[in-house]
Amino acid sequence: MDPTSSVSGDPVRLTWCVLALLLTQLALACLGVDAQAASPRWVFMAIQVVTLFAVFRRYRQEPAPIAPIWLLLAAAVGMQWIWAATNMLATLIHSEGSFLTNLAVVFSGLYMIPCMFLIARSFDRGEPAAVALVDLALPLIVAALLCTLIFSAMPGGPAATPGSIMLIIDHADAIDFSLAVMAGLRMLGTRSLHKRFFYYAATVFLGINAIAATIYNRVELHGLPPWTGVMIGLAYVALVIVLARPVPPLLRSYRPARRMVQTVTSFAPVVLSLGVLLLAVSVSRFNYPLGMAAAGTSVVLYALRVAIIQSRHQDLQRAAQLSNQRLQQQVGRDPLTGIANRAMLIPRLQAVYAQGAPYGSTCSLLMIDVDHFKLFNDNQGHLAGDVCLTRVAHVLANHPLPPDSLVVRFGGEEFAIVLPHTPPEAAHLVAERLLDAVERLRIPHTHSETGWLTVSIGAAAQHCAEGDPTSLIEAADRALYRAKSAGRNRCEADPTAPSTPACDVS
Ligand SMILES: Nc1nc2c(ncn2[C@@H]2O[C@H](COP(=O)(O)OP(=O)(O)OP(=O)(O)O)[C@@H](O)[C@H]2O)c(=O)[nH]1
Repeated sequence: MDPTSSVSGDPVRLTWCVLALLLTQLALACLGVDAQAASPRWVFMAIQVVTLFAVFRRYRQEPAPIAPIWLLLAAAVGMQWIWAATNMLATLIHSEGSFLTNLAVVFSGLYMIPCMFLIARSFDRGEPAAVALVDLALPLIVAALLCTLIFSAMPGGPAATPGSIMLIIDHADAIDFSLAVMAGLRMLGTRSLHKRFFYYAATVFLGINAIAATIYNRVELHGLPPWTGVMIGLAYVALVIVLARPVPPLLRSYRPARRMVQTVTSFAPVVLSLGVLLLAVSVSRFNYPLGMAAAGTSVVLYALRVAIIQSRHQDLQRAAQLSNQRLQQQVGRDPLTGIANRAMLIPRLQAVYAQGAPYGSTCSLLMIDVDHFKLFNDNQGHLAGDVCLTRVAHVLANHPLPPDSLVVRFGGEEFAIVLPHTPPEAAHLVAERLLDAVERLRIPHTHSETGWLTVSIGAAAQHCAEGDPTSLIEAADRALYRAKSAGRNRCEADPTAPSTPACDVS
């Protein structure tokens, strides 16, 4: 579903439902019904169920890669519902201060696990699974530390003093506000509109929840007045309303810079590790070994996360370098024969001229053309023609040539060979051997005078100091034309070359 689309039907009905429940709570508060009595608690639990339903509904409508993060929000609401239900059970069976109440306290801390997880994770495809495990371990440590703190402050615990209870409430509030702020930052640092909408909903929920919890926790110390029942339902009502409404235009038009996205995504796990560290220091006041163990673990986990991501980065960098190299090789390669293509010819000639000029050296160029190749194709088919060109290319490329020579497929059935530091006489000898090598391939060709496939070669040479690649190619091309006209299967040299020996081998 497009989060920007207007909303009707179910979500609107859910909004009316949750508002009606909130009004019921308000009415109960006006009637002076204690917030800890069963009726306001039933209504609160009903609000939570409607909220769960609305979040699940969104989960089912979101596209596959985004949908699972809604489950984390559903898990947070679900944990809160279990907390409320456990409290309710304790009220119904009159066992306040017992195991059930303690269990409720545990659930009130556990809701932070999915919240922290959804804030710390980048949810990028391709992120290593080990990073997800580390990101899950940190919220688990936070929950364990918080529960330890809460149990320490319970009657009979090592920290059951009013000062310690306030300290624990301060910690819980700090965590709640950090979650809301981090959700807000994730919203500002997310490019995907679907994810941005998710973090917007999470910010509204966690923000109002943090404010309500701060007031609730402090008021609870003096007994809960009826209006607190209305207050703790507000975050849920707000979440249902957010889900029922289209995305605010500002959120839709906002698009964070890439740097902002990177900063927020890499900043979130740092905050989480720092949170664990601070909480561990607090716990160490009541339980030194546990606090120190948690602090050490958080540092190790963070280091592990950095190490995993760094090694992944190096892998990606290596892969990118390799594919870049491969791409560069492919750009200069002829796909049929695998030898260099025409684009490599002029740059190589320029390089040879630049290197050879100070030494007064000569560069030769051979232009090679397969004889009567059209007739070959017509007789034996285009595929056989491809195989033939590949074999000729192979022979040329594997023939012993002067160092730094380059064999290129010039186009069609035409090849060129750059022979650096090679005077025309030496180029002529090379050409002779190549004529012979191609004929020795013994590729049958009915229209050839010898009965085998042959090539014609035009040779040209230039002093590197006066070299001009284009004119060298043109000169070799003219020589090739003369070799063709003279009967094929021969080498003709450019007469304007520094030295022009006759080189007919036919
Ligand atoms: N199989 C195959 N044929 C090709 C390829 N590129 C060009 N050709 C063919 O090469 C032939 C070249 O024909 P022409 O330019 O007339 O030259 P030719 O028949 O060799 O005649 P001469 O050069 O005068 O000996 C054409 O039929 C092209 O279709 C290729 O990649 N594969």
